[in-house]
Amino acid sequence: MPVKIHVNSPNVKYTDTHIEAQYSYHTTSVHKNGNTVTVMPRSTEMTIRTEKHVPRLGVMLVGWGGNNGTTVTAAVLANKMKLTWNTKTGLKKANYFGSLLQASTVSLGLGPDGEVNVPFCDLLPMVHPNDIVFDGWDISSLDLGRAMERAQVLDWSLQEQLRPYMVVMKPRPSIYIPEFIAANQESRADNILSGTMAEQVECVRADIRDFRQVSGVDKVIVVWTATTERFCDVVPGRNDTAENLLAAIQGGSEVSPSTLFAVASILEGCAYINGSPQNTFVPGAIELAQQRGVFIGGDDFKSGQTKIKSVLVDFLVSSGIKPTSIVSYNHLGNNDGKNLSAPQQFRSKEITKSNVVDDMVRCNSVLYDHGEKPDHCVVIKYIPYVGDSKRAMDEYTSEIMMGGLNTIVLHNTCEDSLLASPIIMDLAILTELCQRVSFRPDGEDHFQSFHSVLALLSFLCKAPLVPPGTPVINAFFRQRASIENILRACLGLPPQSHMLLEEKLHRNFLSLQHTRGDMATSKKAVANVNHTEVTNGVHAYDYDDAEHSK
Ligand SMILES: NC(=O)c1ccc[n+]([C@@H]2O[C@H](COP(=O)([O-])OP(=O)(O)OC[C@H]3O[C@@H](n4cnc5c(N)ncnc54)[C@H](O)[C@@H]3O)[C@@H](O)[C@H]2O)c1
Ligand SMILES: O=P([O-])([O-])O[C@@H]1[C@@H](O)[C@H](O)[C@@H](O)[C@H](O)[C@@H]1O
Repeated sequence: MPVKIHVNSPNVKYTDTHIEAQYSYHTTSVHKNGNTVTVMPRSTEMTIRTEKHVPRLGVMLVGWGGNNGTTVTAAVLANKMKLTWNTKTGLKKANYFGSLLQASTVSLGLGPDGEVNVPFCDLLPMVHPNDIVFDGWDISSLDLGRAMERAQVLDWSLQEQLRPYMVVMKPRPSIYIPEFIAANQESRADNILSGTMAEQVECVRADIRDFRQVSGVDKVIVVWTATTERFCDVVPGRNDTAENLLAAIQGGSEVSPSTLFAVASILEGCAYINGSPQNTFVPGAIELAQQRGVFIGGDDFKSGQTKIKSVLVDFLVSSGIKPTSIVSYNHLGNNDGKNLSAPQQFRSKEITKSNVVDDMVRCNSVLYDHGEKPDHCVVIKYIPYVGDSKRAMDEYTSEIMMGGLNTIVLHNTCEDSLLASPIIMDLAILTELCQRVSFRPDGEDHFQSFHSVLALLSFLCKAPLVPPGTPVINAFFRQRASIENILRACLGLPPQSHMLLEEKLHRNFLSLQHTRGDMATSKKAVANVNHTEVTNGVHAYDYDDAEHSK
């Protein structure tokens, strides 16, 4: 049962169409002069507006017939139908474990009975995954029922229940350029578009319009979960600007399928997310997205070994322990692993799996000299027998005090596609939410949206795509806190600081007021703190019929 949250504050207004928050954005600007650092607190007053209407969302997957595509489609169907199935370890029921939005919670603050935590997805009106309508493309013609069987991810007894619904889902023919993926993928390619590059882009655009029209969805978001491509060269005059990229497509120059899909999506006004490691977003694609005001995001779903790395290295470095050697090995036997057995495709993945520690290392000049990094090695092997059940083995060696060494060894076995599927959902749902949020700093006449390069998606990607010239943050909890605090800001709530000062002083200046139930006094004592009224743990308000605060 979703929790209905109502923020009782003079700074938050609920209209029929929007949640409108007057927000004080506090940050600091820092200036270094030799060994002296000057820090200036800064505060920007702004209005943050969130459209309340949740649209019917269509998600078109490139690579729909793959392990991830079939699994995320199956998972949503299973949840929607509340399916259960028998296994040797007992009855299982559909869930969304692994989804930040559906299966993790955030703290709203302290109430009379202690801390109140709510599901992330209840913070703001957002699409429920059960309501997502899927479609997509694949170079393999297999229907989703047979593709799910080929993927060998889900229990057979569940597949049997889902098959009637999935065999009617048929991937649309796709753009196939063999040079970009491993030669071992050719045997799958029996469902490909013909014609010039420009004609194929037009076919993809027509597919998007057709899906929107036939399905009746209000919005379409396109997600690339197709095979990892090799990197492509950024060539001045070809893909360095939007104009040159569009001309290159007309002229049939080298443009990767993933970039062609990006261009088609952007031209149709659809957000485009790259779940693979290749450099889909060449400068021309980024410029085109900015020109058209369309969100793009990526790269490479952050699902397992790299996600753990972004936590473990953050823990080590933040604890003053110095990682000096990181070795990440994994083997798997699915088609992704088969494609990654080719050197150029592996290189794409090696890059995104290796850069994840850079920001954390760079932040600590006590442990690391300028430019110093831990040894870092990534190995991926293709072992067909294990299928989608990826085996990851990691060794982290770190220096501790007085010449000591600390070595952490991890072994992780999991179905890779069951880690990636909730990431795909979260990426689409968070992107759709961001399309409904706008900001107007005081003094500006017009509201503005997020930058077209949706850096907020960093938490879900190995190699976060960020607006040109802005920092890449990989540290897990910083990324997560960024999402949480921006969604809190949309509700006019201050960032979650975890200070709990009211719990750390001799006299608790807040809870005393709560105990006496004297909201008026507590308002005087803690002016401008927003109050969320909680009745028996369930909030008494609906977004729609909430009383309009003054
Ligand atoms: N845990 C994970 O599974 C995980 C994590 C991070 C990234 N990824 C990335 O996600 C992608 C998909 O992973 P997967 O396990 O589903 O792989 P997969 O090989 O099972 O699925 C990819 C699908 O894309 C199709 N395809 C290839 N080229 C295409 C094209 N040009 N147009 C349309 N379809 C095309 C293939 O036929 C295949 O069905 C890979 O790039 C992988 O590296 C996966
Ligand atoms: O997300 P993560 O576990 O670090 O990385 C994974 C790799 O270890 C795996 O070999 C590959 O097949 C997946 O696509 C994914 O990229």
